Amino acid sequence: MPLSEVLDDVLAGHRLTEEEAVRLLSTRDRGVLAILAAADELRERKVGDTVTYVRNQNINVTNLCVNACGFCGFSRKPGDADAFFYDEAAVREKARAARERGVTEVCTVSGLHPDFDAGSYAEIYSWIRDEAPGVHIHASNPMEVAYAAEKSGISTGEVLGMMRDAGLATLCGTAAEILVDDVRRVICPGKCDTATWVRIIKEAHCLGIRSTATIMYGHCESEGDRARHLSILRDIQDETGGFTEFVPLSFIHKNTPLYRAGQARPGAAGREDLLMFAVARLFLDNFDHIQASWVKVGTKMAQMGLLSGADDLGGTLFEESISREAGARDTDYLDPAEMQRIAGDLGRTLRQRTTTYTLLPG
Ligand SMILES: C[S@@+](CC[C@H](N)C(=O)[O-])C[C@H]1O[C@@H](n2cnc3c(N)ncnc32)[C@H](O)[C@@H]1O
Ligand SMILES: Nc1c(NC[C@H](O)[C@H](O)[C@H](O)CO)[nH]c(=O)[nH]c1=O
Ligand SMILES: N[C@@H](Cc1ccc(O)cc1)C(=O)O
Ligand code: SF4
Repeated sequence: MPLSEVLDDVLAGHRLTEEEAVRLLSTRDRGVLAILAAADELRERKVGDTVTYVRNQNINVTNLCVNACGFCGFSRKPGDADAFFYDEAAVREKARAARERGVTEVCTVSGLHPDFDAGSYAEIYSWIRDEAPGVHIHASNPMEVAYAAEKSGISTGEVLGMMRDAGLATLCGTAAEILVDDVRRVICPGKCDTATWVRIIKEAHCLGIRSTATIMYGHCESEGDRARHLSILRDIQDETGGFTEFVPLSFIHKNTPLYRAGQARPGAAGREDLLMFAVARLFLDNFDHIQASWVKVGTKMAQMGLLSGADDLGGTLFEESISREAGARDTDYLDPAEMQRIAGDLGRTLRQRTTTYTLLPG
């Protein structure tokens, strides 16, 4: 079938198959531009011309980690000179700073600290809730939940309940990476497998804890792996409706063991970044929001993402460090005035949102 027919079909409401997604993701000629245009049209029909962002701050409590994922430039081992761990006073101080900055969301994920258990995560959330009451705590992910459950000898459902009681409002959809076990064995052999990730995300959604959905791409996965991953996310969303948005995380390669060992490509090409936004918009027909994360692709590509199916720029990200440690530049904080320039240049309107996409006045 010619590409134009596939795109006409999808615009007419036909659900793309996984094979069709592979074909779209593999396009290299000017067909790419037709795919981006179709995704842009669908974005306009579905969510209009508003571009959103969230005012948020990260509190990454420690980079000490029992794992050593090949794609990660952030984690450290005990004794490393630049290992860090924020104690209660430091976490409280950062939460106060977040409040003073007027954020609506604190995002906290960390290394899997050797001494953490379920209670450690609950304590951290309660400190943040104390110091920044009313600020939405967007934290952890299925890997941290699995780790906490294992360390405390309790079920992942119980961990989620404890986290929620301590202040967790939504779960991060990270640790998804690529939801194909053959790829996970190469890039993150110590992480939970695909089935466990899916089980914990569904558990969270069933408890009323919504989450983001992510993919980390541009290392050693194939187009088929990316399409499989999108298909798993679409199936979960059909079942639970619990995903708030899809956030493609383009692999930052420079300071990572995987790249240095020659086992990963030097990140995605620009074509692949834009096709990821576009194919996500076309394939994930049950998601409203697709995020162009400026910290992963840079502000110029993020703007092009907004012309390729994306409708959200992500967070202001005070105190970003995970991408910086992997080798990205200018990762700490993007001023909404700059986001306004990016959106305004496309004739679109920038609006501040909450974590769950309620638009705020102004
Ligand atoms: C650094 S981890 C922290 C939480 C927890 N330790 C874990 O691994 O789930 C958070 C997420 O950041 C993303 N990430 C880490 N390193 C990255 C890199 N070099 N490029 C792009 N994304 C990365 C991955 O998707 C990862 O799941
Ligand atoms: N915290 C990081 C994020 N978060 C994604 C958004 O900023 C936001 O938390 C989400 O949309 C929920 O509202 N993305 C990154 O690329 N890097 C981070 O450190
Ligand atoms: N805030 C992200 C989590 C995240 C954390 C660190 C990153 O480098 C990227 C993403 C989410 O909503 O799921
Ligand atoms: S990605 Fe998470 S689990 Fe893996 S090494 Fe980095 S901090 Fe640890």
